[in-house]
Amino acid sequence: MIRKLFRIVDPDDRPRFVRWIGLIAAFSVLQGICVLLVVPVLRPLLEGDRDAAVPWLTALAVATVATCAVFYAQAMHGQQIADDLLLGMHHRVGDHLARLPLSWFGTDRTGRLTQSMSQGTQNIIGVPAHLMQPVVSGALTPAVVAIGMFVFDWRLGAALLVSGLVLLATHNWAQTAIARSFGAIDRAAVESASRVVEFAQCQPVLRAFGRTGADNVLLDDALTGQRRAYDEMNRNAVSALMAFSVVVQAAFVALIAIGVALALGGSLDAAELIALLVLVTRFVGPLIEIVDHAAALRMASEDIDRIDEVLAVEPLPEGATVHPTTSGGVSFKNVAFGYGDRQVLRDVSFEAKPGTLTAIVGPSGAGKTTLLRLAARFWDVDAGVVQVGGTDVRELATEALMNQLAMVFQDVYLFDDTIEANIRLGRPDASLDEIRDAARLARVDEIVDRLPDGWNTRVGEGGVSLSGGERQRVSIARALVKQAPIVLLDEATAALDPDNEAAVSAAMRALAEQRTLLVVAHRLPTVASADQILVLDEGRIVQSGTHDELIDAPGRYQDFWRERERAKGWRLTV
Ligand SMILES: Nc1ncnc2c1ncn2[C@@H]1O[C@H](COP(=O)(O)OP(=O)(O)OP(=O)(O)O)[C@@H](O)[C@H]1O
Repeated sequence: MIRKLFRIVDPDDRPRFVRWIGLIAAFSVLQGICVLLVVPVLRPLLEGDRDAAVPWLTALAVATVATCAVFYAQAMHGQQIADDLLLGMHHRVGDHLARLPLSWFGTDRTGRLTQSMSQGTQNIIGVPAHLMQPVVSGALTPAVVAIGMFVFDWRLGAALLVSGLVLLATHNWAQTAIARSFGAIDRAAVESASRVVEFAQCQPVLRAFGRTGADNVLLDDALTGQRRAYDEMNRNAVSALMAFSVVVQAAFVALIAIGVALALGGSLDAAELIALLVLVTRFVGPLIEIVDHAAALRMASEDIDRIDEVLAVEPLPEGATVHPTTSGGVSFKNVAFGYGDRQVLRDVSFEAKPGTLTAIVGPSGAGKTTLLRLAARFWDVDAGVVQVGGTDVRELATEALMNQLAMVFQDVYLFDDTIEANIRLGRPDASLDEIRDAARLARVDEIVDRLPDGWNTRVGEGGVSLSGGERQRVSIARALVKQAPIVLLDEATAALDPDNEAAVSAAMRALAEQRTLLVVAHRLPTVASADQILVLDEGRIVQSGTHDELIDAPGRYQDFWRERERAKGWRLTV
């Protein structure tokens, strides 16, 4: 456990960690010495020789003061380590998550992560804060007492040593019995956390279909499973701990019996017998404390393993190129990509020249959104090359790549903050004028005029107080304010009302000025105005060209266009 904890402590904090362990060891030894000093103190006192007891009493007083001082120092160190550890773990895991491929995230992982970063981190910081000391002292202090006892009476020393070993063996057995349930508890806790996250995220869907909390079978099953796992552990724990308590009491009685037998036989004097009684009580107490804390220690140890697992996931390798060769172009060369074994893109090649609009169309599931994600290096391709600004995205440093790109995705997420703050996310150092300009171009100012507190209105978690079209306009304003040369845009599939439709068109026109746009297009005006249309089907580009070139040729594009026109009841002349 000490080794595991040492590994996750910030390297700068390690000298303090080593000092802290040293202080705990010193405290445990001093505590054992205080207990042992009772023998030489009592012996002269019981014989009526007060003067002979004075040096030993002084030694006991000094040892007691030193014990208290060391205890205080180790407690302060432990608390400081716990505080830094909490902050450090959140930072390290947060930084690491930001570099992981998105394929790593899923409901199961999100639930596990939620569990690890909330309850898990609390369990871990409990170790330096209050668990480590009683556990280390629980083993070390009795060992010091047993060894020290050899100095006074080897028979009692041997008896203490044997009892200590028997108790330790029983303790290990009890822990193994309890630990058997830990795997089940862990799995059940992760399942529950995942289901709670899913339940919260899917509220709109659940409510739309009238499935409120009372009849959520998956969540109910997960919670019931968790309760069963805890019941099972409690059953195991009660039997194991009872067995251990019986052995502790038996050892206690046996030690007293040995002492009394030796005293009755005349080979142990009264002082030693009384001292033995004190020692046995002080010997057994810390051992019982170990058991009290060992289960919590074990849980913390498994929580550290889980955080280690997250930190061990390989992040996408970071590129070294800080400046792309050129600015504003995107090209795919023979790109193949799949999610796991499932091939999604095959032999995709195209070039989007700087300042042009490329519309990507095709049936649902053709791989359109995936193509945009690869341009932003959410994943690395399986074969071929994706270039942004003339440089392979794998060679670009993340910051350099992100400086080239702005993204407007369908599932626009707005933070529960003001519209201004949400737009500012595009470029934190943007001036107020720049934000207002971007808002005007994306026609977000019209939304703001309607809101009760204008620019100061908070938009609710995820932007719930805005419509889909409005959220996309805020997101376009974000992209405008970022002033990146390339914009990746996944148009909302939901039909927009005429007002929003006109506003989004205006926002797109503003965006298209002097920028390279790669758009997964659903709206016919976007497709018709594109410099290049890529028709994607089952992961391949089956047609490409302008609207005029493609519309008269029989094929996927013509079908797509006619279908859309029929669906919208539109007739568009371009
Ligand atoms: N994170 C993911 N993990 C596994 N499979 C995925 C993931 N994202 C998408 N897919 C699968 O990859 C295929 C292509 O998905 P993609 O979202 O790129 O298609 P699309 O053409 O944009 O579809 P739509 O128009 O419906 O949004 C689909 O079959 C989809 O189920």
